[in-house]
Order: sequence, then structure tokens, then C-alpha cells
Amino acid sequence: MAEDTLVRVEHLAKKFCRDLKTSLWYGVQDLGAEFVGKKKEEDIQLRNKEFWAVRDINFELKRGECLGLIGRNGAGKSTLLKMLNGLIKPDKGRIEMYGRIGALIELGSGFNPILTGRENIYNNGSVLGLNKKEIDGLLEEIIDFSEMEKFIDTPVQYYSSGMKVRLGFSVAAHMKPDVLILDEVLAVGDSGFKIKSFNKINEIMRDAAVIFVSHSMPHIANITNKVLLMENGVVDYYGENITDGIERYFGLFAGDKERVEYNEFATIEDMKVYASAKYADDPSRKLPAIDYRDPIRIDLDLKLKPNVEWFHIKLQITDKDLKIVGIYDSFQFQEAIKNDRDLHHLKITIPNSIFIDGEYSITVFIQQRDPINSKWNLLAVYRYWRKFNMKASAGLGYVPAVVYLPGQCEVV
Ligand SMILES: Nc1ncnc2c1ncn2[C@@H]1O[C@H](COP(=O)(O)OP(=O)(O)OP(=O)(O)O)[C@@H](O)[C@H]1O
Repeated sequence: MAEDTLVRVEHLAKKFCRDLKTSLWYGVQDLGAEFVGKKKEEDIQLRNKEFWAVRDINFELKRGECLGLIGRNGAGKSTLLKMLNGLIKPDKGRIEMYGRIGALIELGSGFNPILTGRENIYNNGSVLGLNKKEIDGLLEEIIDFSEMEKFIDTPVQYYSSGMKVRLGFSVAAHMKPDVLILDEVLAVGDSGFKIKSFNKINEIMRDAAVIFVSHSMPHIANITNKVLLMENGVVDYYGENITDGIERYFGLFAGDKERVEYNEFATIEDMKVYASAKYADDPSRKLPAIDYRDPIRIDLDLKLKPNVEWFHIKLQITDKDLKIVGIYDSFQFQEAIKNDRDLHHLKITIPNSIFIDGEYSITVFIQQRDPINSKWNLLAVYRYWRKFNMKASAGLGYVPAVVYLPGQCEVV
């Protein structure tokens, strides 16, 4: 292995069985088979009710690199991490790892619940190959970082999830790991601890290789310099272009259907989002593309039931992470619109310059405010009804922010 390569994974695979009883029976068979002699890898096949949770995974990590492991629920990320950490045995393939491995995988894994936090620190330290003197030297730093002074002599079984994560991360991070493996568990910590942890990961990365599982793309974009996207147990993308990896990840959800949720009193007959002039003639674009300096222009044809007297329009703009990025509400700017015709042709213009690159969805609410009790009545909601692509010219790729802040920098 090259001198600074700390992790090498080749053709790694793990299968599971969907049925517990069958799985136990296979377990007994496998034990027997191992007793007689280990099976050749190429002879390992799926048996009835088995499936590959992880298949043919290959990657390498050097000191100073942080691999972001992403994918949908059930894609195989945790299974891969557990194999890396030696918690489960691969069925095929090879893992080479160099140095000390710090890991925070399952909540409380690696902790003995009946021992106190302090005793667990010594336990974990010795499993990682540190002697008592070395752990003595690190103890204060570990407790300080976790901010668990008051509870350090309490058995870990009485810790909350956040407290377990605090101690678990602090132990893994301070034992001078060469490889640090972190599952989403970090998300359980409160924001204060999360910020501290991310700073710590950046510090550790200088001398170690980090593998980090997360569903938060801003976190992935912030700290990783390589990304591996898993889909159904296999690699869908592996490379150093984080933007491409994240785009592909979001692309996995692109087929999700548009849907009307409720339209008893109003129906959208037609809705169009206009592309910017410079992108308008490009037929290869599936979605209208808008330059971030242009306004967002929308035409909406709307029919309301005759018993509706007047209404307001609200547009909720959501990014691919389903974060609501902005809301336009006609109530804020104008009187209610009178329902005085069969079909309303509405032209909505939203000035822009703040949206970052990416794909957005528009949810349309048609609503009415009761003049007597000021309550809002929902006439219709069309969720994720139209999509558009925002194009920022800066070419910054994936930006871990919600909006660009307009501003000026003057040399004075
Ligand atoms: N011990 C097990 N026995 C049987 N199936 C399992 C076992 N552990 C995991 N699986 C299955 O393997 C697949 C991969 O699960 P895994 O936990 O690795 O996914 P993940 O990518 O970490 O998902 P998430 O994002 O939800 O944490 C899933 O179909 C899961 O149900």
C-alpha cells in the first residue's frame, strides 16, 4: 500500500437474509462449512431470501482525505462502515487499513452500559491499543471536549442519546486515530456540539483519513474532499467532484411524482415558469433555467368555484433538500383578488439575485382570509407543482447555503 494510503477497499460485499429463521439456519450451515474449509469467494452465491446489501465496493483513502458516504436509506452505508470497523465480516473482498481506527457508528456502540463514562474511556482506549498512562494523559481533554464533567462517573446506560454521542465522538477524536469513521450519529448532538465536532474533524483530517456518512449535503460539501454515492448496495458515483456526487444523489429522488394535495375550491388549469432569454432556446433542458440575475416569472391560469368571493396566492419555493427557501405571498403586497371571472390569468414576477444554483420546486397555495376571525381557509394546494433550475454564473458548484447575499465590496 502506498505510504500515505490508510484505507484500501477492494470488491467488498456483504449479503443478508430477509428472513430471521432462514438466516439462523444459514448461519449454522456456514459454521459447518467453515469448519470443513473456507469457501472460495467466487463460489459464494445468494441463497433463497438472501440479497446483497453491499456489493463490489472499491475505494482508497489517503491521510488528509475525507470521504463522504452518501445514499438513500437502506443503500448499504452503515453495513459498509460496520465492515470497515470490524463489527461484521464481509462475504467477499478485502479491507486494508493502517493505524489506529476511531469510530462512532451506532449510538452507544463500543460503550459498556453498566460502566461509567470514565471507565468506558479507559476501556475504549485500551481496545485502541493505548496504555493506561497514555489514556491518563488524554482523559482531561476528552472529558473537557465532551462537556460531560458532571456525568463522567455515571453509568453510560443513564446517558441521553446526545450525551452518548458527545462522549463517543470525544473518545474517537482524541485517541489520535489514523482513520476516523463517523456515521450520521453526529446529527444527534445539539448545534453547539455539532459545530465543535466539525471543527475537530477538520483538525483531525490533517493527520488522518476520515470516512463520514451523512444525509446532510451541506455537511458533505463542507468537510469532504471525496464522495462515494451508494445505491442499492453498489457504487453509483465515486470521485473528487463533490458537486457531481451531490447532484447525482439528488437525482435519485427526481422521479418522485408531482401531486395535488387538495383542490376542492380551486384548480390550476395551467402553470408556466419562464426560462431566462439566454436559456430559452435550449431544448435539451428539461426544466426552465433562470439566470440568478433575472426575475422569476410565472403564469398561472386558475379556476375557482363560484362560491369563492376572493382569494390570495402563496408560492412556496423549496430546494432539493426540501428546505423552504422562500415564500411569495400576495397577501403581503396587495388586496385579495376578486373571483369575478371564469378563468384568471395571473402573471407573477418575483425579483431575484439571491437564489443559489440548483433545482427548485414551487408549491402553490390558493387561500382566503376570513374577514371576521382572520383565519386562513385553504382553497387548494398543489405541492411541488412546477420545477425550475437556477443558474448562478459564478460557477461555484454546490454552495452550502440557502441564498446568496447581495452585496458590494468597495476599495476605499
Ligand atoms: N443484520 C441485518 N440483517 C438483515 N438485513 C440487514 C441487516 N442489516 C442491514 N440490513 C439491510 O441491509 C440494507 C442496507 O442497510 P444499511 O443499514 O447499510 O443502509 P444505510 O445506507 O446505512 O441506510 P440509512 O441511511 O437508513 O442509515 C437494508 O436493506 C437493511 O434492511
